[in-house]
Amino acid sequence: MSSGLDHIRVEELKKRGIALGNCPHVLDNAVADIAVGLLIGAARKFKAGIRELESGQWKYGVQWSTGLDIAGSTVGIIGLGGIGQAIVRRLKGFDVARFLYSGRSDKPQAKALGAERVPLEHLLKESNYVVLACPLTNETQNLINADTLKLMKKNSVLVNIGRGGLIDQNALYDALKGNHIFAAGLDVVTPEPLPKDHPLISLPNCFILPHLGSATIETRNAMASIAANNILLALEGKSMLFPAY
Ligand SMILES: O=C(O)C(=O)CO
Repeated sequence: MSSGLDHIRVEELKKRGIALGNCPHVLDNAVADIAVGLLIGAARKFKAGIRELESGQWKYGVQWSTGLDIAGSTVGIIGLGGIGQAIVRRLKGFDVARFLYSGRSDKPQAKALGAERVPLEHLLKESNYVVLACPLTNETQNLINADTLKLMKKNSVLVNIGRGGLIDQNALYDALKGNHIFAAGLDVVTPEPLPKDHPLISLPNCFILPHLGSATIETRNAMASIAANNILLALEGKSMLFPAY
């Protein structure tokens, strides 16, 4: 019951003739909702605010509460697949000025969405919000590292709904701690579950959720239905709804 395949040794299954199916696309909307939630939560300091509230420190008019606008911003999506596209559709309602994307190929849907394909470096330099919505592969492992974080704007926000392994978390910690970037919103981390004394959890500008991307009743039911059908079809010797290879 997952869309991502990074936790499975696909080549080994292929070699052994073991069928593999996954559940893509039905989770695009639910994951995109979480991406927007993280983007707002990180930009508007939800975590620092909740800490102030819970510790009885709530004061009016203090500078710590000042966040960032979304209207007028440039949003860069790394990976304009089904989830990336659903994120752009949602953020259009927030008056974003410009959408950029980077990825392996041109997406025919990009034109209608008003998203421009640019090289990764360009996207990182130009974006106020950088959203990771790509799978974890050998190519994308640690895509966000000390060097690529340096390219990001000082007041930028990084959101990750892909996989924890897309980010070098030590480098992210340094960038957040040194306020080189403004904040991060992460639904995925390494490892999962993240131990409660992990340094990223201590940072007020690192807003983390425990991998809630696909966790809605409707989406999980739809994923279960696809998984069950995949199994039944495979047992009958037919092609699965979503064969993974
Ligand atoms: O299905 C997956 O791959 C997910 O990460 C769901 O959140």
